[in-house]
Amino acid sequence: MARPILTATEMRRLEQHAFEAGTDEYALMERAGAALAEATLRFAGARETLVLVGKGNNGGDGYVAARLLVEAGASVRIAAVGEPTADSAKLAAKDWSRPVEAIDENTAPADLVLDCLFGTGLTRPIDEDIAEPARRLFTAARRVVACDLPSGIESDTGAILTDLGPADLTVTMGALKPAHRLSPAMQACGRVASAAIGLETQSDWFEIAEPDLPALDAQGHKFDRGMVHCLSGAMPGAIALSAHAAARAGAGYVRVSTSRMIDGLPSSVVQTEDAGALDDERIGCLLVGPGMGDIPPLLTVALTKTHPLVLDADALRHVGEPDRLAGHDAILTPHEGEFRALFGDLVGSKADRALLAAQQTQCVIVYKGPDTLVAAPDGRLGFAPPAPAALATAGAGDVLSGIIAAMRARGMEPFEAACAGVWLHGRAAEACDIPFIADDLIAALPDVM
Ligand SMILES: NC(=O)C1=CN([C@@H]2O[C@H](COP(=O)(O)OP(=O)(O)OC[C@H]3O[C@@H](n4cnc5c(N)ncnc54)[C@H](OP(=O)(O)O)[C@@H]3O)[C@@H](O)[C@H]2O)[C@@H](O)CC1
Ligand SMILES: Nc1ncnc2c1ncn2[C@@H]1O[C@H](COP(=O)(O)OP(=O)(O)O)[C@@H](O)[C@H]1O
Ligand SMILES: [K+]
Repeated sequence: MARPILTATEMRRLEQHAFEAGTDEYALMERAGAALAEATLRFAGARETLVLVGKGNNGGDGYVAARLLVEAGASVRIAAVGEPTADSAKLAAKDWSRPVEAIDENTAPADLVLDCLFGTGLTRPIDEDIAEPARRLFTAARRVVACDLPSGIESDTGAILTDLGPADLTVTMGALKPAHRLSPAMQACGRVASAAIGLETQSDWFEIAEPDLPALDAQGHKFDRGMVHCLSGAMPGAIALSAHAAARAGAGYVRVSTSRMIDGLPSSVVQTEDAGALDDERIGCLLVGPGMGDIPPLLTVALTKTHPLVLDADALRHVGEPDRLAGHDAILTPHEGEFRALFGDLVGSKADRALLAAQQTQCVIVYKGPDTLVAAPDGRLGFAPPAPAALATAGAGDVLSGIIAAMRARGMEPFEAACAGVWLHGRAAEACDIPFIADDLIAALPDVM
């Protein structure tokens, strides 16, 4: 099941709906605090704990969790930014009968810090009179567990407004937030555990989950299983990686247009000099860009065809105006540099920019990076689950575009094909020993499909 991802505004709207439908405000916080305590106990056991609480509902969750951790046998202290201001948090604080310390240079460290300073309500950097002691307490702790988000992180953008240090575990309330899956915040979250707190979460934004791949037709032939056609350019090694990956990702027939034999390709990948091959109606996906180099006519030729397209790498740098893609059934797979070359400096978070680019081109955009996003023109947005940083290796992108081309040729619709490709690529990386090279990803594909 794909986990939904909600903005801070959507979370508040959802919470409001629940209240209007009769959910008691404090009951919701009780559920959040209980989920936080339970996840903390499972992660770190009942140990010496310092709960840092802010004035809002994130702090409220902390008061509830602190009480339940005491009941579970942990030795717990609370240090607070100040008196709670949110209504439910005031009730939660009332239920805490022990002393509350201040957060300052005298606050004693503890084995486990429960970070309940700020969650989705953070709107600006944290003042240094709180940030400085909090940083010291994070560093001194053996484990840091964050409530909803590590404090200092902007929920919608994944920006780190104030760096307090990373959490080992983040317990997210109700739904994932964009920051759990956007850099640089995602790297500060540690493990992310979802706590269901009884809110009905649905969204067009979600974490990409294991795909349902098209079933094999027992009576089918190779062309039923998808034909990928690749255009070779100045550096054939790159398209060789894509073509090989497409074949391993289950395309029934993979062909490369090339004017000279490419070494190292499996013999099963057909190499052809025949320009007419591009008009083959059986082509399920045409892939151009990896290793294309400075040969713009390759893109021009691709854009004269009506086949579904995957445009990657150099092809993206030669598009020029995004309007040129209008009317094409295309998946674009830019990394940050290619994205900026094609779309300029769009404003907003990476999520906003990905969706703007998809709307502008009416194409599916795979906006790569440590936090890969898949955006559809209709507003769907898939966030990749974390993948090994070792993926930042030459040719890994070529492998990805090949896998996506195979999924498209196998009949998946563009957004689903792109999400499936991103998921398989990440899992293939996880299946490899580190350090790996792009070729190893291809070899690992059968293990994850
Ligand atoms: N919504 C839901 O469905 C559920 C939410 N739940 C929990 O509530 C959390 C959100 O709570 P929240 O809205 O009260 O905000 P929170 O993060 O505690 O911040 C508190 C206040 O701090 C202020 N402030 C902001 N930045 C600041 C700064 N740098 N330095 C100083 N002050 C700053 C700002 O007020 P301001 O000063 O801007 O008026 C803000 O309102 C959420 O993360 C989750 O844990 C769950 O319990 C149940 C389901
Ligand atoms: N730090 C990182 N953590 C996880 N994945 C990464 C990281 N950096 C890059 N990637 C992934 O590795 C691949 C690199 O693709 P790309 O930049 O096109 O490289 P190349 O052109 O060498 O093939 C993309 O799928 C990207 O999402
Ligand atoms: K927090």
